[in-house]
Amino acid sequence: MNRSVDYPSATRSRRGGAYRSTQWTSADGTEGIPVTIDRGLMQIPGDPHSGPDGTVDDLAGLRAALDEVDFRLLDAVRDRVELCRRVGAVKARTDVPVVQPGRMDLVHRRAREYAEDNGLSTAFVDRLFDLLIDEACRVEDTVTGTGSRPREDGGPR
Ligand SMILES: O=C(O)C(=O)C[C@]1(C(=O)O)C=C[C@@H](O)C=C1
Repeated sequence: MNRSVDYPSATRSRRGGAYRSTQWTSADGTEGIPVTIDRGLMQIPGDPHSGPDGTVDDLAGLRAALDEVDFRLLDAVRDRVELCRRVGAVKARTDVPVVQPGRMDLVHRRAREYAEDNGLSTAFVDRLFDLLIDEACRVEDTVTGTGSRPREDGGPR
């Protein structure tokens, strides 16, 4: 059996929202195989590339699963940024500084604990939350009209 499969084309809208299925085109021209995720396992009814227990064990299937996870990540990042925009509006109204070191500490600490409990690298999660918080501050700065972010050259503001 020819098991090579083209990279699946995710059919999800780029605008976001609930994402339950994707489709791919196999090398033999088979199109439109629906993929659903159920507790992390991809089930593809009737797909010849599925494993005997119905789980996907090939590269294309795993990449389709990655596509799903990537979109969930992007949806979560979009929601986080949107919430920070609203936080920024409240801070502007109430004259609260954008940068809150205590809160930033708590967010980092919580993420590190999650990493430890879930077998992730704490250094990676630290860098990830540095990026997320940096973007939050940038967005809040645009809402509050302040400049809270560290200078590019690392010098004092
Ligand atoms: O909790 C806040 O006050 C936020 O603005 C959110 C956030 C974050 O990204 O988690 C961003 C900037 C603050 O310095 C602390 C935390």
